[in-house]
Amino acid sequence: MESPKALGLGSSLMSVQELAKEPMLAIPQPYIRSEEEEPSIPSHGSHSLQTIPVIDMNRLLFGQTDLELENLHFACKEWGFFQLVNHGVGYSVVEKLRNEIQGFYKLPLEEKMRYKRKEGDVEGNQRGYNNQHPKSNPQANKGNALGNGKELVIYQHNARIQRSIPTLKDIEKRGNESGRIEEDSFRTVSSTNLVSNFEVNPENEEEDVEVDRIDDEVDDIKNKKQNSVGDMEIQGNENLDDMAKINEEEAKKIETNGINGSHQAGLEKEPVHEELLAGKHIENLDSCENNNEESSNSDHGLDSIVQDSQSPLIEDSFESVRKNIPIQNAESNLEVGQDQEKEVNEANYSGAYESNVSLRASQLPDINLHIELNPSAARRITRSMKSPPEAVNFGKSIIVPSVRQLAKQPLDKLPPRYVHDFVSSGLRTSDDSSLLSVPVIDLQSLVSGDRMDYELERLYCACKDWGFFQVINHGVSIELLEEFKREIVDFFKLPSEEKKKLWQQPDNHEGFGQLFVVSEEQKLDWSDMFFITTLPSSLRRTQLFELLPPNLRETLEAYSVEVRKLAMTILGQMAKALKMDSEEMRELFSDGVQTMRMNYYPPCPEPDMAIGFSPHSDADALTILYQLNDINGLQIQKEGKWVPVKPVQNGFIVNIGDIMEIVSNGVYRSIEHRATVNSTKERLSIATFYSSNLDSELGPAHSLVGPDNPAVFRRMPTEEYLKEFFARKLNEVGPASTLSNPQNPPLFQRVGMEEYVKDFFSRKLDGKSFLEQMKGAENGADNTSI
Ligand SMILES: O=C(O)CCC(=O)C(=O)O
Ligand SMILES: [Fe+2]
Repeated sequence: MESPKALGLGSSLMSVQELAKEPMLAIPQPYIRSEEEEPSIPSHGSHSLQTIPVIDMNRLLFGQTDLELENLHFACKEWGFFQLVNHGVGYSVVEKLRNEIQGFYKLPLEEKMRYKRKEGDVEGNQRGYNNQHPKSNPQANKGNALGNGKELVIYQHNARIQRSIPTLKDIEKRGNESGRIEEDSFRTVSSTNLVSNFEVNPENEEEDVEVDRIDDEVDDIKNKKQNSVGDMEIQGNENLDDMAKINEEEAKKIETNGINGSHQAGLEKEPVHEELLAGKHIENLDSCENNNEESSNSDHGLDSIVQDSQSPLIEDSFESVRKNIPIQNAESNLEVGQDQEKEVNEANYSGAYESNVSLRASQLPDINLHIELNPSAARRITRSMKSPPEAVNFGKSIIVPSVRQLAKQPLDKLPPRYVHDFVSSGLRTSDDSSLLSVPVIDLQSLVSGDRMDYELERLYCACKDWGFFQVINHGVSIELLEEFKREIVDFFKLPSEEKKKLWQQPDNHEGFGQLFVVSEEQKLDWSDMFFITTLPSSLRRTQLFELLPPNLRETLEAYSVEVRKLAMTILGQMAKALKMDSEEMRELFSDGVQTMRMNYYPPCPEPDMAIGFSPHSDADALTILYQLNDINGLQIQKEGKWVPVKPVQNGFIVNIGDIMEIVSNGVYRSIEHRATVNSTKERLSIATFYSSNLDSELGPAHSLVGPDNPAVFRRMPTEEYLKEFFARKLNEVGPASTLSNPQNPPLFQRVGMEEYVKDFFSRKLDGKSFLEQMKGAENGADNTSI
């Protein structure tokens, strides 16, 4: 094989493009990475159902702002990556740029050599990236060796990016209006850098001066204790260094089709070689903000930039965004670079949301948008997302044998531990209950179209009168559901040896087994289940996750994300129906705890004497149940009867849990339900439980109580409450007298979320007894009267 030198490239600069043209049996040594260099991020194989969240800028700005903001928050926190659609960056601009760059790479070698970096200019085997800090390479990033035509393209591209900056500022504004995001939370950092192998003119003294000036500015800003950009000063040197580090890292890692674009606020229209430089960021941020202020007549502070724009190409798509017209090209953008490898650049999201979030528009593979949070916003958000460093142990359950294994044996009679006393437990099924059926809510009609009000009213009634409904047109992909179904069916079929590894541990109830088993004498349910905490990811028991079959783990994660999204949408609609402040609802659930319980009910020799799942109400706010096969089993309490729920195809069964009954101040009902078993058929279901944030205060929504509301509920700081909580025996009902308000007794106490969940799991399942205990019973109303 010819050496790079033989290819006429010199030792300091190897054209991989040329190298790859040569026949070779092995990769040349310099390109082989040592084991230590290998990324530590585990790969889950080629098959993946997980998709990076997609944020719709159009929705964010004009449509379902709250919902999309929520998605944005989630994407930043849980993924550190997301894709942006309807972003307003014109497809034609990017397409043209892409063509130009591709053309540039196709130039004959001799012509490319004109742009070759001179030996010694760059240390090591850097391949001509321009992102180096000028301190380490003052010669870099100066000038532009491209012809005029190319300059024009870059210029347009750059201007295009500038124009999306106020749009991002607008996101911040919207977030700020709703109290979600602090002003100046986002700093958009933009620059368009060619990362091609072209050289600049080192003789150009003026350019040197410019670089030095920028360099001095950085030093200046670093030294300043007070600077003009408010929160930025808190970040100080650390931030500037970080930014430089991140950009350097990025330059090394991201090798796209020739462009590495980052995004900086207010970037002046300098062509091509804008340095990714912290000082410049700050300077330009100011100018962007000024621009926004000046254009007070503009909807989004865009006009000044629009006027500056000299490119008609820019106008089309952006106007679409401004006028809330979907961009025609947005879909076709999806095709561009879709199969480009996404490189998870840890530098970009180390401390994601704490310091730096990278938004990669994968549809536009050449553009990275970097959004930075200012430090105070980052701290606030980090605080609000603060979760314990380790998974919280919500509880334990006495370990019991597998019912599936038991059911495999030839059994004429039910083993005594599974025989329930139906008379005293009230488990007997009522005769005629099939005339009633659970309402079906069409989510699509609920969120758009002209039936929204009607559907909202139906939702309200379903939550209030039934506490249960089924949801169709929910937006969760049927393929995902099918895949998940297959994997869960296989999961319960795993050999016992494999299952043992995933069985509950004496100190924790996650895994295979049963929940709520608190004594050896207690009757058991005729079912196996697998219980797992899925969100927030900081609460996961990683050792359990790692033991899951890889395909299942991936699908589970994808499903978890989808169901969370669905839960947030439903919660938002519930808030609307309740006339509750939707922001309060969002605050309460933004970082909600999600757990899943996969239920397996084997055929039972004496189904009338057993129960698959004892009557209970769910402790969470919202349960989303996916029934895997068409066997009836779920029954709910309605008007003194057990009403069977027949699942609609591809729908979810949703029910109100105790938390939502509390939050809604008793308006929405957490209904007792149970699962019966079948003599010949197995039944499977997956319940996903969504609860409020672990560090939230649990109690009736503030926005639902007030002077005009006769049933006023008092407020209680968690800490104060917890003192009272621990000062009494668990089974005692009601808050201490000092905490009750004789005029307006609260129905429910406020309690720390973590304690609530732990307490829930520490007892035997017994209908709604736990919710009863949450009532402020001192002067409290009877739950049945709600
Ligand atoms: O399997 C079912 O239908 C009911 C499951 C259930 O109620 C639960 O997991 O909380
Ligand atoms: Fe349940």
